[in-house]
Order: sequence, then C-alpha cells, then structure tokens
Amino acid sequence: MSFKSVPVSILTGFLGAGKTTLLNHIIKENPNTKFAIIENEYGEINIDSELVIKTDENIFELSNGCICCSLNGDLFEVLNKLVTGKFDYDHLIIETTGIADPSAVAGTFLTDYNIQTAFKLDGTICLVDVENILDVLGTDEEAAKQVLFADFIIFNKCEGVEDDILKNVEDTIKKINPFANYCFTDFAKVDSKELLDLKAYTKEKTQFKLGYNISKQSNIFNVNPLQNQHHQIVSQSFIFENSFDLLKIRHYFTVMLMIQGAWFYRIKGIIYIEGLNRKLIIQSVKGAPVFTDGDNWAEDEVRCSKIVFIGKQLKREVLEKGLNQCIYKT
Ligand SMILES: Nc1nc2c(ncn2[C@@H]2O[C@H](COP(=O)(O)OP(=O)(O)OP(=O)(O)O)[C@@H](O)[C@H]2O)c(=O)[nH]1
Repeated sequence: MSFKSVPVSILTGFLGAGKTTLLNHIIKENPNTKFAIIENEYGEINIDSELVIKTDENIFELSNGCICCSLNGDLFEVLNKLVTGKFDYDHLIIETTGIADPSAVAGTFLTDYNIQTAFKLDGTICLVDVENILDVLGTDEEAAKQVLFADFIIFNKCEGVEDDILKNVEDTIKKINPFANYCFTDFAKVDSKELLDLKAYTKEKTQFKLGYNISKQSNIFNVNPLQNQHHQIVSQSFIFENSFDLLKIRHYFTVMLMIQGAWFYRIKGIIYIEGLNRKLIIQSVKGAPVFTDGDNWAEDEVRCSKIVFIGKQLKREVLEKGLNQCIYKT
C-alpha cells in the first residue's frame, strides 16, 4: 500500500491537438521521473498506448468509451490498482480522449476521500491545435469545456500559421478562459518541469473551477451525470490480421479524405504492410493522412493492423469495405 500523495496531471485537448506528442516530450525530458500513465481512447482499441515511447513507465489503457462518462468506474479501478499494487511511480499523467470533459476526470480526484489521500491533482493542461480550434469551437462544445477548465494552455502546431490567425485564436481562447497560463509552440515542446508543477488545485481554486460544492463523501460516479453524451461523434475501430498493400492503403486514405474529409475528425492506425518489417503509422487530424514509420515488429509479436476512425456519421460497413479492398493479394 502506497501512502505518498502522488501528483496528477490531466492532459486534455480536442482530437489530434497533440496530447500524445506532449506526453512523449514529457517522458523524454524527465528521464529520472517514474510516470504512471493512464491512456483513454474513444475507440474499442487503444492506439495511443502503442504510440507512447517505450520506457519502463506503467501504462494503463482505458478503451471503448470516454473517461469523463461511462469509464469513470474503470478509472477508479485503475487508481485503486495503483494505490494497492506494487507499482513504483512519482507522477500520474492521464491522457483523456479528445472529446472528454476534463472537469469530470478532475472531479474524481477532488471528491473521493480515499483517492484524495493517495493522489494530489496538480493541474489540467490543454493542447490547442491552432489550425483547427476555431472550427472545432463552433461545432463541438467539448472543445470549449476543455479550454475553459485548463490551468495551462499550449497553443500547438504554430509553425507556418499567420500572425493574425494566431492572434485571433489567442483572443478567442482568452475570452473562454482568461485565467490559464499559456505558451505557443510546435510539437508540444514546452518546459515540462513547469507543466508538471502547476499546483493549480488549491482548495479555494478547486471549488471555483468545478462550480459545485465538493463533499468528501460524494460518489465519483455522480460527477457530471448529464455530460455523458458526445453528440454524434462516433468511433469505428478495426483490427485486421491480413497484411495490407502499401500502395493501395495509401491511396485509399488519401482519396477518401480528399472526398469525405469533413466527416473525419481523427484517424490513427498502426498498419501491417506486406513485405515491411516496420509498422506503418497513419495519422490524420481533419485533413490529409500523414504516414510515418513505426517500430519494427518484434519477433514474437503477432502482426496485425489496428485502425480507429473518429468522426460524425461514419458508416462501419463502408469503411470496412474500403479497407478490405486494400488487403494484400498474392
Ligand atoms: N505539423 C505538426 N504536427 C503535429 C504537431 N504536434 C503534433 N503533431 C502531429 O499531429 C498528429 C496528432 O498528434 P497526437 O499527439 O497524436 O494528438 P492527440 O491529441 O494525442 O490525438 P488524440 O489522442 O487522437 O486526440 C500526429 O501526427 C502528430 O505527429 C505540430 O506542432 N505540428
């Protein structure tokens, strides 16, 4: 049983804003800190945990739902496991889904007496994709909740964005949340020492932030009971055991996003390509796909592809048919 009060940082930000990129940056910048990481993915399969750089961190996955609503019970279970198990860690980082309301996650640490004894919420960090945020704020209220609740805002993906657009984004975000500290960057390169030591949740500030009275006895399952709807945002996850044809799959994603890109908020996948010893990573954030090399397949690893689509009005059978056409054929 651990009796130390471990600091907790919550990473929030809309789909594809750069949360996993920040997480990897934090891990790299702090080799002497042992992190426990909770990865929540809005799909049945968890891609992010495989995209986090491999160290000896303790990584826990919460998939198939959003941490701020249906998965709150699972979060509670992982926290119990961390407290009662033989895990060695100095700091807990929770990467929420891109559509999570971080106040509900923070509430877990502020309303449950046992959890409060073991963990100390340090702060909520929100990634803002400066290229997409204005569009997203207009259509998805989750994005505004994330900005509103943040203690530190990272304006990410700034390279090449014109100054007047940046200024517009900054003004808009400051209107939503004038209290957070913030910085502008690319690939989430920030001073992580400062980020992990925000000390944002003093008792007085907490009550103000959450907007409701905190009772030591309240039950975490009752936090924000009405906010378990994420509009029409759906996720469709696929696992394929057969290998894909490199040219066909690249062509499929490029053309599909060109024609129907508006419906897709986020695509990420780890793809098994015939003839390649490396995994192929596909990423798309409201736009053209980006393909990068992943790690080599380990000798004992079962090769398969995992692909998650998140967006509106996504038809599973159509996606499945398209992907099936890209399977490698001899
Ligand atoms: N050009 C550019 N790409 C970036 C930057 N930061 C992150 N990316 C890329 O944007 C994509 C999404 O980044 P992630 O870190 O996975 O975003 P995320 O917020 O964790 O995504 P979800 O968990 O799906 O919501 C990846 O392909 C990143 O490499 C940046 O500053 N500039």
